[in-house]
Amino acid sequence: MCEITMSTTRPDIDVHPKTHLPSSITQTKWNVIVIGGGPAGQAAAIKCATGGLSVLIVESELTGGECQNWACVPSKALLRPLEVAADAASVGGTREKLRSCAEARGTAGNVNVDLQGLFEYRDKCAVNWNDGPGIAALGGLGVSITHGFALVVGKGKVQIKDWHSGGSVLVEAVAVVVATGSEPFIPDIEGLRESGYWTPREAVSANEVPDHLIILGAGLVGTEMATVYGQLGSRVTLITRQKRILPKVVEYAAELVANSLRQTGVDIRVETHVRKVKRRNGLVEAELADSSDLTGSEILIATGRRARTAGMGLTTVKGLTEGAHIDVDESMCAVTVPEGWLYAIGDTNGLAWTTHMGMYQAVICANTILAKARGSYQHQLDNGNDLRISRRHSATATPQTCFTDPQVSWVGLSLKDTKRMNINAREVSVDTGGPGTHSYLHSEGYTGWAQWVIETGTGRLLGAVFVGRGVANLLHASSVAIVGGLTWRQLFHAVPSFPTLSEVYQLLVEKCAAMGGRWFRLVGRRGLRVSGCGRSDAGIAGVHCVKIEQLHCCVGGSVSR
Ligand SMILES: Cc1cc2nc3c(=O)[nH]c(=O)nc-3n(C[C@H](O)[C@H](O)[C@H](O)COP(=O)(O)OP(=O)(O)OC[C@H]3O[C@@H](n4cnc5c(N)ncnc54)[C@H](O)[C@@H]3O)c2cc1C
Ligand SMILES: NC(=O)c1ccc[n+]([C@@H]2O[C@H](COP(=O)([O-])OP(=O)(O)OC[C@H]3O[C@@H](n4cnc5c(N)ncnc54)[C@H](O)[C@@H]3O)[C@@H](O)[C@H]2O)c1
Repeated sequence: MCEITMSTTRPDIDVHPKTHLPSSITQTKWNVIVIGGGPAGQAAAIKCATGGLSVLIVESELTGGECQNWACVPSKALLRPLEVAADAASVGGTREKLRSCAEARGTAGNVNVDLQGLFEYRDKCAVNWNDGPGIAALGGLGVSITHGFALVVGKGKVQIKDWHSGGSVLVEAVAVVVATGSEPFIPDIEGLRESGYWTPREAVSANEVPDHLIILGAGLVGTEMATVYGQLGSRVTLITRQKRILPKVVEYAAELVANSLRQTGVDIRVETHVRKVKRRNGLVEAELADSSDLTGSEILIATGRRARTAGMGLTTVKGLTEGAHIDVDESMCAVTVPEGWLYAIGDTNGLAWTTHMGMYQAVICANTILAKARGSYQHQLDNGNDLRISRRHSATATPQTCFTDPQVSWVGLSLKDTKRMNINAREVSVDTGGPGTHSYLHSEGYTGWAQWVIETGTGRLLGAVFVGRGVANLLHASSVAIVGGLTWRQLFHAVPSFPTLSEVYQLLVEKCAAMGGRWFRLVGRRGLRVSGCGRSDAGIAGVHCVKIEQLHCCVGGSVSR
């Protein structure tokens, strides 16, 4: 059975509700069984059910999955009020008001939120860990659900174990979708298990702020939680084996986040790890690889995740391995399982590890199941014109946001990716907090940076990174441009409204124009050479000197390598 590492800090949360138990299932044969009721599982189930198929979700814990109960939703419910407070503290009027409130309360430091109010808001966003309303909504869409632990016991056969009675029920379906998500990867550290530790579950659901929180791992979980607890007044020590925090994002973006974390007092230790842990008098004593010692109130393990497939009988299916992710094809069908009846979506297939990509895969999976049920799958594949049954068209446009302060949002390819893929590309970067920008109207002292990766020759946008407060909502325009195959010249005509953070797009287009001469031999219409687009005219003097007429020439001009 899968190991449940549940919080001792929230004994009030019941992870195994006593509703919708397997014994209440009246039907044994289904069109589709979805194992896991997280965002990916639910999206697939809803699409199949609204398409006319009978669908059963088997959910081992709380419907809504990790995302709704222990990850995205509660973590963002903690981060968003902190972001609002930080914005309020950096514009006139609200800044003074916050300061006088803090003085009246007698509280010092950066903490501009009411702790109890914050935790209550987080609990409300997590629906107080009550999945009843979610189950009712699924029922309204024609999806049946049962609470139990699913084991795959043969082709189309699923055994559901009841956590409470220990009994089990066998159900069958034409298609089985594994959407069991992921669980934290816990490194083998001497004394860790005996000492006890926080996983992301405890970090996002805690009702207390530890005096000193040690965080092991500086990826997305580690940096987001360092942001939360650092801003709530904990002393935070953030430890990573790597040379820098956030190794998945470009170096300069990670540096901006690291600088900001340090400003809130976070102690970042790089190129080290914890060798030994002991709990004494309630405190955590950690010995680091460089032989230094730390004493903290809690230790959060944020060292990555792995597919949650252990203990669910996968070895009974030829081609699958327990505890490993399930490899899938472009339609989300398990590649090693013959006869195309088993699918894997979301974190379970190891492709993307985000909610939005899991839900996107879910729709592709459901479209495939529906097309097979209607007998149109082969026709759609052969025609190649129904792209909804394949993920290949988005493979190079995966977006993600790390909700630190500043936020980092990225989509598509980095320059490193393009080198690996033998694509000729260049980076274009702009400072979005400097003079000539209007980000001061968003907040005083705004710090921000943006980068595009552009294909040399065609000028097509391949990748984008935005750093700064509020950039999460800027990203999608770049995703649209990448998926649509747009060039920076075409984006010249996408005029951002004034004064908004979207003006960063204009800065990027201007910078592309300024750098154009270095990348391309620009030839105007009817073979006339376009002047004034090269670095000599604009680049050295700064991007803002590029004249609009020259930009028009660039946009209208054709390019030869
Ligand atoms: C702290 C944190 C913050 C995050 N923030 C974000 C964010 O802001 N944005 C974002 O896009 N992503 C975020 N993620 C990632 C996101 O949570 C996952 O990518 C997402 O939850 C995956 O969805 P899923 O449906 O594949 O799996 P899950 O949400 O994990 O759901 C899987 C479900 O399957 C159930 N299950 C497992 N095994 C069985 C079984 N044998 N039988 C029956 N049921 C079973 C589980 O109980 C669970 O309910 C975050 C992750 C963490 C840890
Ligand atoms: N906003 C979001 O979209 C969001 C937020 C949180 C998590 N997530 C998802 O959840 C997944 C898991 O996040 P995560 O932060 O746990 O994993 P991660 O892979 O992003 O980062 C883990 C980090 O821990 C480091 N590490 C590993 N072992 C270590 C050790 N023994 N000592 C010190 N450092 C060690 C790794 O080098 C890595 O940098 C991510 O892939 C992400 O997609 C998404």
